[in-house]
Amino acid sequence: MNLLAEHHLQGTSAAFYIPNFISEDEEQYLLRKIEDSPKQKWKTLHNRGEVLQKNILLREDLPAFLNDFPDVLGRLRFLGTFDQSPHKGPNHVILNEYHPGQGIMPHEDGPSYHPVVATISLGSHAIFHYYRYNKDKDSLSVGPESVGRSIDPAPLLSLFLEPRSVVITTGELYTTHLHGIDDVYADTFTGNGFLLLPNGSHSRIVNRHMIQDETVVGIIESGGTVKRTTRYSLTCRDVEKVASGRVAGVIKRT
Ligand SMILES: O=C(O)CCC(=O)C(=O)O
Ligand SMILES: [Fe+2]
Repeated sequence: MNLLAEHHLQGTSAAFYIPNFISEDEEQYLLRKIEDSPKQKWKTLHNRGEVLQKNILLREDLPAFLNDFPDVLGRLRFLGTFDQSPHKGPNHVILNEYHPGQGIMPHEDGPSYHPVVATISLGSHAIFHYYRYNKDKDSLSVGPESVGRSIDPAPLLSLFLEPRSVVITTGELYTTHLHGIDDVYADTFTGNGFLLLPNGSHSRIVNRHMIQDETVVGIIESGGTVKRTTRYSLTCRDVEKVASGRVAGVIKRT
């Protein structure tokens, strides 16, 4: 992971943030390809009774636009991100769509993936939170990891994901923590890197010194609001066993 060293997020065991992983031209191209993707492959997910996001599992025959131009998957392999993974590179990509006001509740990605995930943002920023479980007696109980365990509502880490960036999560942030995105229309900052959370508390943006967009840096440091627009994310993983079946089935969330 040497190439990743300069992108390491301080204070984390194993998270990396790379701004401008995708160029602006490449982003425009990918957004066009995504908008052209067959609508019947999209699955709408419901959470808390509301529609939170739509997603599609791009499995097996990964679309050429992820290998040809721009060679997103090759770039991830080159970073060394997936050197320890069974196929030495991602073989599984989920495309998520978030309109303003949509997010994804704190969750774990689970053990069916090698514990490395690379998430590319296109079109809009988002704030990505990592959470931990409360250390209560339940955490000592045997049984499926997340059953009955309460989550500490204060994010352990909060990252500002710029459009065209990639965030890479490995290690215990992957295996024992959760991640999520608040379902808000805009993100409000109160200065000195602090984000105002929906519950009124604050969380500091850990990657604020790595952010490239000067306007955003100004808002994060001095206070203000950044509106969300439609965001697409490409979540790239190595699945140890790819399920057989038809190309590009839809993912089922647990
Ligand atoms: O869209 C994102 O940035 C996160 C998606 C995610 O966590 C997932 O699909 O498991
Ligand atoms: Fe996830």
